[in-house]
Amino acid sequence: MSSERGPSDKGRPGTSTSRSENPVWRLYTEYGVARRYAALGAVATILGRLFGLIPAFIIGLAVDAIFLTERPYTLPLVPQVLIPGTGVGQLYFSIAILLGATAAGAVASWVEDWGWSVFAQRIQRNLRVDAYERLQSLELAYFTRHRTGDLMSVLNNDVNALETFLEDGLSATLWILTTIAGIGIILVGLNLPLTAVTLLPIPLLAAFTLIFTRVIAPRYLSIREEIGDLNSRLENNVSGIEVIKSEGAEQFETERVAAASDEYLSANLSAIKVRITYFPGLNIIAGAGFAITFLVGGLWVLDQPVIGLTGTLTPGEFVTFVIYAQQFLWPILRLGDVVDDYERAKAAGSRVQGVLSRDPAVSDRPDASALEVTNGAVTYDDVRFAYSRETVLSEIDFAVEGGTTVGVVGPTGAGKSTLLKLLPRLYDVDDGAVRIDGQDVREVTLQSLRKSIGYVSQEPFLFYGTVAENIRYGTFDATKDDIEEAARRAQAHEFIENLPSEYDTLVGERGVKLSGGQRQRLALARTMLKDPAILVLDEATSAVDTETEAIIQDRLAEFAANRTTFVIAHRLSTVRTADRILVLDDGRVVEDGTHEALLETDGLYANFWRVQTGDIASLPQEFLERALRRQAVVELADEETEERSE
Ligand SMILES: Nc1ncnc2c1ncn2[C@@H]1O[C@H](COP(=O)(O)OP(=O)(O)OP(=O)(O)O)[C@@H](O)[C@H]1O
Repeated sequence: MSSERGPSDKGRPGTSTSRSENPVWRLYTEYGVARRYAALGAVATILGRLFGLIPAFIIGLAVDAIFLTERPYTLPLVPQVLIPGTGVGQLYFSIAILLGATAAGAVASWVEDWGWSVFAQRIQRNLRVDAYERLQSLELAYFTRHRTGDLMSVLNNDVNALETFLEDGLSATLWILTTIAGIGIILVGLNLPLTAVTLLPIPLLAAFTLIFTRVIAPRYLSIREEIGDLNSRLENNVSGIEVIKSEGAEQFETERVAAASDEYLSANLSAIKVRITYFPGLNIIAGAGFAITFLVGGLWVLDQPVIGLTGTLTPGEFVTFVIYAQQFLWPILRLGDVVDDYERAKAAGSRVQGVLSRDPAVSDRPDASALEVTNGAVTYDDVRFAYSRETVLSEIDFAVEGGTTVGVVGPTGAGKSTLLKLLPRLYDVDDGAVRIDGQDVREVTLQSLRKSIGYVSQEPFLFYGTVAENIRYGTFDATKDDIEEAARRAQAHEFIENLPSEYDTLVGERGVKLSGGQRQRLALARTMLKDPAILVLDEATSAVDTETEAIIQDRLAEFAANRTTFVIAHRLSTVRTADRILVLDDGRVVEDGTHEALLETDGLYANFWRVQTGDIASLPQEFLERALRRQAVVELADEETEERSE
């Protein structure tokens, strides 16, 4: 877990992957499920290219055989009886072959596009689902370290960039290779010495391309990262629009979005500068190479061969050669595009691979068995925990009998929520162990553990959907009656009945149409429906008014009667009747007992009680001073966390 926590990765997903492995190739080999479509596309690409080679050959032959009568009209693999004997007949015959080759090329092109597109689209679909699945299996700490927008950018932009390369890049690569091999063989067959001249610029082109990839690779990676940053900023602002408006921070935020857009712009411009230099450079080298071939061949046809060249070169052969030579250089130029697309895909692939190759820090052990809850006894055995460097919990050592209701109180930042997040393994302890009925939570399956624990947080999240769907979330087979019953127990039925479509009312993204107290009651209903053996209520009723809380308390007492229940609360009236109250201070349990016993102890709890009953005058001075000091420490810790996530 410790390696997960370093602030060095700047909270960017995927940056931890080794850059040396080829992420595009790895993804291709791991996602070859649609390979038969790729094979279809590949065959069509090769055939299409071969059909495309026919016209130049026929044109050269026609020039020599029909117009200049320099050589006979013969075609490889075609019996001579099929070839007309007259010049005009041979002309029609040539045109028929040209049209046939064009039609066959068009069919091949259709099949090629279909094959490669289906292949790439399927990979894209599978890759996105897998990346999402892996992402959601990662521990909570990963999500607090990475910004939502950045993760969205991996799942969307980066996966799409890979799809683009797989759709166009792979077919183009094959097209290029087929063209180079096909034309290369023909050129050698036509005229070996002139082929050698045509090949002269190749090493130069290769060297130039190599330099290009070296220079552009880091630039493309930085573009992907800047997209992530920009997405994070936009996502953050749309989510926080209420605060932006209420603080009148529109101008400030516009400037921040402009700054993030500037970063993205300059990353793009930096890559564009390299790219736009590369393509003309390639053109110049290829163009110069072609000019040399044309010059050497032309002189040869004019019977002035360059030193070392012997034999004759007919005009028709020269025409065929020149057309092929030019076709030979096109794919090399197109190689530039492919290399460019590939470099982008590699940058995107390393980020997607970064997510896919990350092992969840909190996961099932190979020998994990299902949790068996008999009593619901919970034990914390000398537990220590830290989110990063600072220890948040230490020497936590207590045992709770099954069926007990335990209040957890303490000043803000004392570690109350953290303490109970260790129970369903939202985080794992650094030392010690948390046990349920004697079973270490790390040794049971996460599925069974989390099924047994109902966790209601202070700020429950509602999914976009109906009220009923939100209550049913996690207990997907619940009936309408079950849902209603749970809502009644959570004191939510009455307000739901007053909603426009009752249980079918859509609650907006994050349930914005509902008040905080209403959302809390829906979350309570969700947990009651789940009917877990152990219940954790983390300030679960803090947003409801005291009158409603009293009614919920009453229902909760009934619900909690036979199950182990932890109740975190600042409002001490919420935990007053608990069987036992743990008082946390600075990550340690400092007091432990019933409400009455703790009042008698006259310690921290008793002082909290004085504050809440308005008996402030009798508070010791030392308590007030400590509260001030604690507040400063919490604020400092919050600032540090913010700085780290920046
Ligand atoms: N995800 C996190 N990453 C890093 N630090 C965290 C994280 N969550 C909490 N902390 C820090 O851990 C400490 C304990 O936080 P915790 O939320 O457990 O306290 P709490 O007692 O529940 O506070 P409150 O009563 O204000 O809810 C605080 O210093 C807090 O800043």
